[in-house]
Amino acid sequence: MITLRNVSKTYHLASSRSRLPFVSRSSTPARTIEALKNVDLHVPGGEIHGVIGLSGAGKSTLIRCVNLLERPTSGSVEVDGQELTQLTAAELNQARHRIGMIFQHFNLLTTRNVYDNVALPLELMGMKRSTIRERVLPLLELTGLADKARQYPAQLSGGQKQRVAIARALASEPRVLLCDEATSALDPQTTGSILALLREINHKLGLTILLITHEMEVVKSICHRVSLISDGELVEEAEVGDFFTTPSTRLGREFLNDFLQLEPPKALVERLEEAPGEHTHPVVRLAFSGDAVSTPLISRLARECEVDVSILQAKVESIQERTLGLMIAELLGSPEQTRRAIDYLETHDLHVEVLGHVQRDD
Ligand SMILES: Nc1ncnc2c1ncn2[C@@H]1O[C@H](COP(=O)(O)OP(=O)(O)OP(=O)(O)O)[C@@H](O)[C@H]1O
Repeated sequence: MITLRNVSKTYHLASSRSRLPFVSRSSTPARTIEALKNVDLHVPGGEIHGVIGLSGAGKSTLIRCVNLLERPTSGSVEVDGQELTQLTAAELNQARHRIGMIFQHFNLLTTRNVYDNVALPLELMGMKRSTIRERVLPLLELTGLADKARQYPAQLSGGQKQRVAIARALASEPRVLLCDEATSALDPQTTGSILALLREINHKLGLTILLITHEMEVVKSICHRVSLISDGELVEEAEVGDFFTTPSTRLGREFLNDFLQLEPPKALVERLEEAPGEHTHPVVRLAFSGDAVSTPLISRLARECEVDVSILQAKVESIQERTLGLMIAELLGSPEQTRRAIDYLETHDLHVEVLGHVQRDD
């Protein structure tokens, strides 16, 4: 449904000279910012795809390139089978009816009531009043705003305003909905209700959703797949359950650890050595899902490999339909025993990451 091929976006900042008297005539040199670098992304129809990254990573630029609010410097943008970069202005305008968008700060017209805000795109398309009514009323029902039709944005809560924005985005019956940090201005409970609405829309209307966020909670709650963006590049893409168990990049692991708050104790981190020594034992991070969560693996491990396991942190998380277990533990035993223990865990479908080695106290 959405395919970006080799998309790059470079901003050119002109040099600036100080105009103030007595200030030296030094100037800021012209600069270029590579906000996106050769981005390839494919989002199939019906998928909810999240793009997560730190501030300044390029998320907004990326999502704005999908409907050409930002025109890529190079590369191609295909939405619903149409290559957007090749369209005339009039054709692009038509194509944008199939791409709805919602924003962090809702962007409602304050002088129009709820009904008229939702009706606006249809008025701009030149539709008859009766057809507009037939479209708008079911959308107000769908978004839970049927009793708010005559109210103005100033009379609504943040969550209600975002519902109006969603209804307005759906008015032109788009195939794709772009969500630009749509829940970042909302409290956790309202965020939950807006995410539930997006999930419902995805399910009921088969709408493809591309969202950008800096919150793992959003990805966890509704995304099927996730891409991680760093410094303008997509560095990792995975199914959400896999991303939460076994992120493949350091940045992915940092996002996950921040979210789970699953770090070894600070005092231990200070003692961690990268390479094993003669009198060290490994500290491991274990991630497991499916049957492994309910299997008494740790006690079996202790029995079969003759190691002691000191659990430093542990957590069980539900990621949509999957249950994930995560643990940080020290494996206590001889080098041979701890090596066998790691092999044992890996053969039982646990993802094992050795975080480092600490000196044995004994
Ligand atoms: N119109 C612009 N002109 C110049 N530079 C820009 C412009 N828009 C974005 N940038 C730069 O491009 C880079 C990516 O910005 P972008 O807004 O896409 O990041 P982001 O991940 O959405 O950040 P945030 O989460 O803080 O909104 C940043 O270095 C930013 O300063």
